[in-house]
Amino acid sequence: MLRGGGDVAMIGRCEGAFEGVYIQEEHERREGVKGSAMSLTMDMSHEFEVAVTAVQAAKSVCRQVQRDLVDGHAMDKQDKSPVTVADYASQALICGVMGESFEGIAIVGEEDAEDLRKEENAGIRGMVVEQVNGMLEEGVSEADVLRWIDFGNAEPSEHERYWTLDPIDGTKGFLRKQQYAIALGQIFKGEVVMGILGCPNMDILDEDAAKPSGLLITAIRGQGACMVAMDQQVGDAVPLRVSEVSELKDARLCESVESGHSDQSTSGEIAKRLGIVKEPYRIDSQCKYAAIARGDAEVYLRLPTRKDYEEKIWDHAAGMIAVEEAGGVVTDIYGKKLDFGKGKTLSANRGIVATNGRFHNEVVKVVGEVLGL
Ligand SMILES: Nc1ncnc2c1ncn2[C@@H]1O[C@H](COP(=O)(O)O)[C@@H](O)[C@H]1OP(=O)(O)O
Ligand SMILES: [Mg+2]
Ligand SMILES: [Mg+2]
Ligand SMILES: [Mg+2]
Repeated sequence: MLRGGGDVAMIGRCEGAFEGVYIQEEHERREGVKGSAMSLTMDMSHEFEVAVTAVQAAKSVCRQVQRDLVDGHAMDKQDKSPVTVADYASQALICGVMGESFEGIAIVGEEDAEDLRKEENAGIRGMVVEQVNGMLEEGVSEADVLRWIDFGNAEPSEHERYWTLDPIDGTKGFLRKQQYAIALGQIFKGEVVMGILGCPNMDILDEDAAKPSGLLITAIRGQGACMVAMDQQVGDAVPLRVSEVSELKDARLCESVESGHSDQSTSGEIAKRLGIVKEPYRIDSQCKYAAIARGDAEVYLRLPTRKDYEEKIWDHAAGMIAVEEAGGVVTDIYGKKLDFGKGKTLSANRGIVATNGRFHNEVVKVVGEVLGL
């Protein structure tokens, strides 16, 4: 159904790295059960490939909207956070492609079409429909596009297995014409088992490239992670590994650009106590997890700025599995594993600490001391 789609799917797989895309229950994985008719192991190869294709299509729309960005492309949601034509179009495309391709599939996405249906938002609505249609072989109606967006409103408690989608993570970065991510993670029985993380403005080779290749990360639980340029012309997929830096004096800290999303003055104090001397790497969205997963930085801190904020599953699923499968460790600020079995938010956790795994406990300890936990 996607224009020119189909042949891009395989780029999400490192040659020889995955034996096929299988998901299984945690105990089966630990016991080394291989896919067989007797086990609960499920072959996800086709779903995975379609998901990669859908993320690639969403990337094309996001790139175009970000390049031509004007005031009329964005509005504020009821919680005052921004949303753009591209957030909606990206969710519509990914949910539309996945929903039309697989029966019984469920998606828990960030956006819904309620505001978009309002009379005062007819302008943005029209642009969303136009962007979505630009990617499709056959045109779809406004009603279809709105229905696709709302297809991403599944309830986690009603599904054993579902995808969680952030159609644009880091909308504030997107609006600054900086970094953002398209994040799609799969949750099975409360565990993240698969992740697809597109970072259209990162470059696979050169951090400051004028025309970045984009970075696409895929991760399968127990089978590793790999990365490839989102522009398919640039090289093959390669395995993803965290950095080998083993002393904090050589480490780089990664955190939000937005001080409202993570407490930067406290992270500065923590970095000092840990002996981290490099300037912090500030980057929007789950691109921070990408930075840890591919070794651009070693410590990602997300320190709560408000007592009542609960992290959303779509802000972490794909990024977390990328880091873990690249050899790193992800916990909350207490050193607790992230619990994706609690619905739309990580209500059993607070904040995030992600590292390359070499000094995770030490970082958690100092975070606790400085925050007085
Ligand atoms: N007070 C907050 N603390 C932590 N994260 C937040 C807060 N407010 C918004 N966010 C979320 O942070 C994400 C991007 O963070 P960053 O780029 O800084 O890492 C967004 O998905 C945004 O959610 P939302 O999309 O609901 O606005
Ligand atoms: Mg987000
Ligand atoms: Mg978002
Ligand atoms: Mg948002």
